[in-house]
Amino acid sequence: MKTNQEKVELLYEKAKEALNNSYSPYSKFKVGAALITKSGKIYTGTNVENASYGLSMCAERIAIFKAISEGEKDFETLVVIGDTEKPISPCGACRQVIAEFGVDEVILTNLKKDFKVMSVEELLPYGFSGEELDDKNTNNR
Ligand SMILES: O=c1ccn([C@H]2C[C@H](O)[C@@H](CO)O2)c(=O)[nH]1
Ligand SMILES: [Zn+2]
Repeated sequence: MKTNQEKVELLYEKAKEALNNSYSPYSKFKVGAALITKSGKIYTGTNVENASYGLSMCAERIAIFKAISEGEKDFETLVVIGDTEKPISPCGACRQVIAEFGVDEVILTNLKKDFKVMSVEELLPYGFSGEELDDKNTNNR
């Protein structure tokens, strides 16, 4: 059984490996993410850009979409790393996607190993959720 610190260190290394795979020739801004499920599986993501800039996809959403595609939906910890002065700050779109599935903690970091641990509620206060939709449609999820 891993200690919490060992788990975070492993996720940090996986997220950094993903950052090194970043396809970001336009922004030159590399991001990596590593998501661990409650069952202990790890899914990584990096940002993938496109010549048509708006088609680019963030590291966080790729990690989450990979996990969902593999049938996982119970998430424990998401680590996000950027080559940033302070721990990276996920974009609004990623915050919304993170909130959709939930995760116990989001750990934001950088190559210098500054850490900021946040809850989904702290990342996206008063966010929009599917509960609002349930009022209009009883069988939409
Ligand atoms: O948390 C973040 C912030 C930005 N990006 C990507 C999107 C784009 O490729 C580049 C610059 O915005 O960084 C991420 O992947 N995650
Ligand atoms: Zn994003």
